[in-house]
Amino acid sequence: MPVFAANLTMMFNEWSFLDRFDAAAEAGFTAVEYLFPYEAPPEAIAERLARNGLQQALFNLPPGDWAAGERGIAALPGRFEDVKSDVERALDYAAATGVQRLHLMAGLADPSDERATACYRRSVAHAAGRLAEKGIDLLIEPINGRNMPGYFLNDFGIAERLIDELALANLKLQFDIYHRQILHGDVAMALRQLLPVTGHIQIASVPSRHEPDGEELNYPYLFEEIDRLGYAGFVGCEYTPRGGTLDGLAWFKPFARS
Ligand SMILES: O=C(O)C(=O)[C@H](O)CO
Ligand SMILES: [Mg+2]
Repeated sequence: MPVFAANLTMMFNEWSFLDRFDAAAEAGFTAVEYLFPYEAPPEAIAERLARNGLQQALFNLPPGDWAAGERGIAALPGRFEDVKSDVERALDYAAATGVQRLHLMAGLADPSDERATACYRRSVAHAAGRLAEKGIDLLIEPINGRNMPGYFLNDFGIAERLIDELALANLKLQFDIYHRQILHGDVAMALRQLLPVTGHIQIASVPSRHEPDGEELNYPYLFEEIDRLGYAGFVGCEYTPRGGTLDGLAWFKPFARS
C-alpha cells in the first residue's frame, strides 16, 4: 500500500504552516512534504514532526528568489556560489527533520543552451556530492511548461539520460505523475521503466491538479501498479483541494492511519 505524504504547501491551507503538521496527522497522514521550509526555524518543524509522529518525505532546496519569478537556479549561469550556499542551508533543515531526499529545481532556462546545461550538470553533481556525504538522495523533476513556462527540465527523457550519464548512486528522479501525463502520457509504462531510478512519486488529477479521484487518470489502477512494482518510497499528494482539504479526503480513507 503506498505511503502518502500530505503536501503542506498545497493542502491544509486552512491552517498556518506549522499547524498543518498537526492537521495532516489528525487526518491520518504519516508523512508530509512541502516545497520550502525556510520561513520556519528548523527546530520548530522538527518539533511538529516529532509530536505528530510524522516522517519528512521531501522538500526542495532553496529556489532562488521565488517571489521575483525564479524557479530554481541550478541551470542559471553565474549562480553556482548561491547553489553551494543553498545546499548547506537545506542540509541544516535536513539534519533537523531527518528527510532522506531533497529536490533541486533547475530554473527558467533554455534546455538547448549549452551554457545552461553545463551549469545544471555542475550544480547537480555538486549537490548530489554534498548530499551523499549525509546519506541523502538528490532528486530532479521534469515539470510541464503549462504550469511552469520556460522551466529548464521539461522532459522525462532528458532527466533519465542525465541520471544515467552522471551515474551518481544518490541522484534520482522525482516522478510527478501529473507532469508525466501532461508531458508524455504513457504513465504506467513509464513507471515500470523508470522505477529503478525513481526516488519519489507525486500525484494530482489531470488537468485540474486536484484530488487524485477523477478526471483523466485512473489512480486506483496506478496505486495498484506502484504496489505491484514494489515501490517502497513515498507518494506526495501535490494537489490543490477542490474545496476544503478535509472534505476532499474520501479517496485517502483506505490508506489513512487509524
Ligand atoms: O512543481 C512541482 O510539481 C514540484 O514538485 C516542484 O517541487 C515545485 O514546483
Ligand atoms: Mg511535483
